[in-house]
Amino acid sequence: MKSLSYLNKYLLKYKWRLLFGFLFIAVSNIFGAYMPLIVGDAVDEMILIQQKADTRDQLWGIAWSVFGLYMLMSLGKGLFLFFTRQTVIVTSRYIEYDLKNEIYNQYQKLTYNFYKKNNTGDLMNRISEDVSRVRMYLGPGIMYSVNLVALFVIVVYQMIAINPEMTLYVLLPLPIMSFLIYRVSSRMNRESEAVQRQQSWISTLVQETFSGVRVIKAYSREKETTEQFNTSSEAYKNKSMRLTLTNSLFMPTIMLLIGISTIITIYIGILLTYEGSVTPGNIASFIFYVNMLTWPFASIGWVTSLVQRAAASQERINEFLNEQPEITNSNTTALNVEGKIEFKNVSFTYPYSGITAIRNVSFTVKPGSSLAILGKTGSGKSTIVNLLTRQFDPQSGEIEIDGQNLNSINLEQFREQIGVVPQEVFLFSDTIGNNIRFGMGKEDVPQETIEKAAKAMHVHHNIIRFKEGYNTVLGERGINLSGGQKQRISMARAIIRNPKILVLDDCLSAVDTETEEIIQQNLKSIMHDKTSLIISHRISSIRECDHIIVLENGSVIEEGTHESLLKINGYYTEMYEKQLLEEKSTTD
Ligand SMILES: Nc1ncnc2c1ncn2[C@@H]1O[C@H](COP(=O)(O)OP(=O)(O)OP(=O)(O)O)[C@@H](O)[C@H]1O
Repeated sequence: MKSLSYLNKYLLKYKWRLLFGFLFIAVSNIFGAYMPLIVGDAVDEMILIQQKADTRDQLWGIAWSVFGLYMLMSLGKGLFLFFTRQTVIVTSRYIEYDLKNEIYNQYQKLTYNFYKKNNTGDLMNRISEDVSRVRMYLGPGIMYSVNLVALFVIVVYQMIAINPEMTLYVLLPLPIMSFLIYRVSSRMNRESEAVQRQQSWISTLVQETFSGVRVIKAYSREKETTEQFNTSSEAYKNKSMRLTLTNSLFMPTIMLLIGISTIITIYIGILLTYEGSVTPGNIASFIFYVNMLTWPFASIGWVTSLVQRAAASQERINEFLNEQPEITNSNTTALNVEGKIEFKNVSFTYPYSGITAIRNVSFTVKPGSSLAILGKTGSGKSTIVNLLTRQFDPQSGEIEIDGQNLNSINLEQFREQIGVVPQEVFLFSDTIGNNIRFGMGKEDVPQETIEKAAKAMHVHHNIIRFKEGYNTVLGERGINLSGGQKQRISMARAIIRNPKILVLDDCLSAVDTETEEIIQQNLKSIMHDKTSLIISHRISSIRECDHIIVLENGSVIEEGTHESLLKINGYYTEMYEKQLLEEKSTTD
């Protein structure tokens, strides 16, 4: 329950709206509490009149006055019930909106490690399902609890005024009813969670089947996949059946308990009428009052299990909200990147795998020059990019940008001035134009600028071949691009921002050598006064770089220019010769 105290700041934010809501609850209950009195008084008056001779007109008179008064009270109660929902329930919706935004902002602040630790389903659940459960506490939970208190005070006050003894007997079964409803609703919640879990499992299964449909078909595994789906579906059906059975018990339990309370009221009422301490009209009023109290009492059980669920959900939400981002932007002073990069004895071990990806790596890239990183797969090349973009901080050594430690400069502005093309291309399910425009952030980018970037990356001629050109939608239900086209669009996204430092992480691997050459020529003129860091397996892509480092198992084993490295006659030369041979055999 302690976890829910996190929401107090929001309750305080909307305190006036809530206080008005509570006032409206009280007023609507005052109107409601008069209704049984009107009926009770009318019953007593009718009995009195019936004992006289000419009663017809008088009975009609009472009927009309009951009708008028009852309507008035109903309207008053209804109107204030409307105001209650417009304040309390609306507040819960406002808080739901605020909380979702807070969680989403926190997600944006958290670093790569956090995303590695938690799966996407979990992240989605906490911002959607968990927030919805918390809202049930903030809306219906609070509303029904306040309503119960207000109704109890007002109604019990009226009942005691009529007959304290009868009040005591009539109220006795209500706590038992709350307990029974609590048990039924707890069971309902447990079962509905099991159904939801099974549903998410089916969704994951189906989604994977759709994404991997080509692999499934290629390996002829349709039968197994269908069987797996059928088993999960069967489990879902059984869980749903159990939930339906419990759901069916909910209303009959309430009806039975209301019935029992009404019978007790009539029985006790008749006994007390013999004694002369209550009138038939009082019994009628009590029957109304008992019916008015039963649902709010039943709701105690329902609200209790609802609050328990909300507390568990809020605890999960708090776990993420309390997570401290490992990388923070400590400096907000303006930054103008010149482009000098320096790694000084940098070592880094990935926190979860414990793999030491780079060891004592040192290099310097002067502003406006280019550095290439070459090495076998898993040698630590992408790790250098991860460290340069501050996805992680190294455990030892220093990374400097223009002579300042990377940890101490304005990270946001630094990232704004570099262009990174990651190894794994990611394009959004949006138009091609918007995917390239993404590199410029919120700015309004003219179409010519987008086309210029696409032309430089030699992909414009591919784009205009699509019917919708730059407005072609990619991804789900959109067009799929070839690997090379995706890479070039992703590069256009990086160069459109005119970066001071350009980082290309093996992003031309799916492009043929002829196209690669054209792109390189274009890059040369775009980046002539800027710094570039190029990672590649192909020596043809990097031979013209000002400096080349060769990595093996995270350490620099060779470095120099293309010519000086060939003179060493080591790993670089070996790779070069191998690639020359491969090239020759494909051209022969
Ligand atoms: N996020 C991560 N968490 C844990 N270990 C990682 C992570 N990323 C990489 N590694 C490990 O660090 C080592 C270096 O990986 P890195 O991606 O830097 O290599 P690379 O030289 O870029 O390889 P490739 O050429 O195949 O892209 C590898 O052993 C890899 O398994």
